[in-house]
Amino acid sequence: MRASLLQIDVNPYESVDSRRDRVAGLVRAQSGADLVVLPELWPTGAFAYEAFEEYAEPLDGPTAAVLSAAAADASVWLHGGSVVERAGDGTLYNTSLVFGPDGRLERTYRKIHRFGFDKGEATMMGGGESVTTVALPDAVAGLATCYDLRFPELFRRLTDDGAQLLVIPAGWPARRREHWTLLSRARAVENQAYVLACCSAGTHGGVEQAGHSQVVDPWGEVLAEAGEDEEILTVDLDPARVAKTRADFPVLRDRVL
Ligand SMILES: O=C(O)CCC(=O)C(=O)O
Repeated sequence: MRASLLQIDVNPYESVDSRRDRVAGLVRAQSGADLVVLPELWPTGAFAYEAFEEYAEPLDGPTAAVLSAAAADASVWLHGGSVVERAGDGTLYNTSLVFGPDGRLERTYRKIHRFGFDKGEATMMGGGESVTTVALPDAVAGLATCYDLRFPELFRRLTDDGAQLLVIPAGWPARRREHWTLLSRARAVENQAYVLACCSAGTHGGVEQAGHSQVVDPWGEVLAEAGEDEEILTVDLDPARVAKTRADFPVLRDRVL
């Protein structure tokens, strides 16, 4: 199973419209992959709070349309990172969109843990309530977004629900880069699962992004790690390694609580 993580530059000198077109082109170029992953809130940037109202969209909005067409053209599963969703009652959510290779929207996930440190997300957005997995042809993927990474109990729930891949789009700040890479590895080791952690690059809303997207295997080995600029990571995964790791070193079996 081949996965491509697109560490997108979210600098504000590029308009949302042109970034959508550019990202769609990058997705189309990944036709050899089985799964393509984008970062959190890549159309605006995760810290561009002032743009959230303007670019909030329904689940069949402009970003979804562009991503659906790109997934179908490339014939890939596409985890489209996340968008600012405007729900029917007007509430905003940080919502991930997963498309199948025919372009159908197969799954959505509303970020459960809202980032409250600088008040932006936690005051502007509602929090999701559903722990969400999606069955891909070769593996079950568990969905989480950015700040969720700090909450191991979510990942244990995803593991209990059968997740073999933990897919984490993010817009993580560079000033806490060590937490991003460390916690990504920790979630892989403690759940004996692949972690696909896809951050954005660049600076927006005054927040430099961590970059350093990475793919970690179920033993905690980093299979690929990006630098700080826009970059594409392409990695071959073997989902059977999840069961093998869990059988060879059965930590999950020995849980007490
Ligand atoms: O937890 C962190 O340090 C960063 C989280 C974050 O930036 C987010 O969830 O948007």
